[in-house]
Amino acid sequence: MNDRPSLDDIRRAPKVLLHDHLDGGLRPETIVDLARDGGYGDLPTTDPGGLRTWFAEASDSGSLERYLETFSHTVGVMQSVEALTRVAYECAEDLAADGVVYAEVRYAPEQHTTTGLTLEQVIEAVLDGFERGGREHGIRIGTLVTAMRHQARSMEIAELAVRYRDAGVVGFDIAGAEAGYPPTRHLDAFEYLQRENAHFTIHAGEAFGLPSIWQAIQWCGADRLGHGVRIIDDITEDEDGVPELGRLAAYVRDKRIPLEMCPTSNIQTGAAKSIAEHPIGLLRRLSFRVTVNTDNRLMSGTTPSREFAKLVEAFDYGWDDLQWFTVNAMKSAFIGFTERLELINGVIKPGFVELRGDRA
Ligand SMILES: O=c1[nH]cnc2c1ncn2[C@H]1C[C@H](O)[C@@H](CO)O1
Ligand SMILES: [Zn+2]
Repeated sequence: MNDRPSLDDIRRAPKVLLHDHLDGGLRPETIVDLARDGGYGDLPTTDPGGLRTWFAEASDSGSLERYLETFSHTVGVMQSVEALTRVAYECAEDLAADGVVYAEVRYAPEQHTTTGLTLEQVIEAVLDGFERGGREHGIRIGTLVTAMRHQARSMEIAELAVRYRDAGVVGFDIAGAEAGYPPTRHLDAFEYLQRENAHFTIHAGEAFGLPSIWQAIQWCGADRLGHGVRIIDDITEDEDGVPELGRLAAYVRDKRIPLEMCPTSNIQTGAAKSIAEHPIGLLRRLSFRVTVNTDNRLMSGTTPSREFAKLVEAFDYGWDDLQWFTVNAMKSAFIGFTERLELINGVIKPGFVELRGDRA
């Protein structure tokens, strides 16, 4: 009875999101409002519909560097406590409306201080929005604080991740252009976090290949990989077409290191050619700890449900697959074991049972 889940069905399924950027998920209407209120005059258009199209098209360049340039406009309007709280609140509302029950949402506090906010004010404003949005719309959101890999503030941001760990910050990340900025550039921050028993993920294996993944895991001790798609470069086929894992790929699979895959984003930045050719198909067949994510809902014109729907179409996935991805994500979250288990057994599994019952 594994009939093909439709987009509507998928929206009703309980979902878990581990890789979503706060500054990549604004509503176009909100960008226009905030630009007007904050005196930001550089938007390419002030028509919300036109802005939605502009972001989708400008992000479709095939280059991560060009993709990242579009963030100047979202970051540009997120420079006050009110703006940050509103964006975080709406993020919670939008994810809950799409059926997400648990999300980890990330952003780089250091990018939101251009008009004088302190890093603490930025973090507290976002936590405030997530807390209220989460409470009112029935979704649990954990924050990941990101340091930009081309900057030199990772230690400072890592210290804040630890300071705010009991207030809703559940982990740390580095993001930004990957080529030329290896993870080991921030080794001191990662070593500090490990000593503090804190969690972190690293964007690796997106615009740069295996050396980046290897450093992220074996030098820096990443708990998860942001994207990690290029792990495919360490998998070959023998003469009978049977996949053979190199040592790094085998390590990632054996240690159950979660891969935060973001199919649509990968096509826009050139990390994958198409959904049908996306490495997620093979990695799922080989039972890597794969999870499905949005990266930037605005830039990619996507939602968690749409990412799943595209995979259903490309790989003929059924409910078993969608539940498997979802449980994988929940197991890989940075909140404590008991809470993860409660969400798996109390929310995710019953939610899928109910959906399948409705369709039987
Ligand atoms: O997919 C990505 N790779 C690397 N960096 C990214 C990606 N998506 C967003 N970012 C950057 C741009 C944002 O301003 C920053 C913090 O969310 O993270
Ligand atoms: Zn990302």
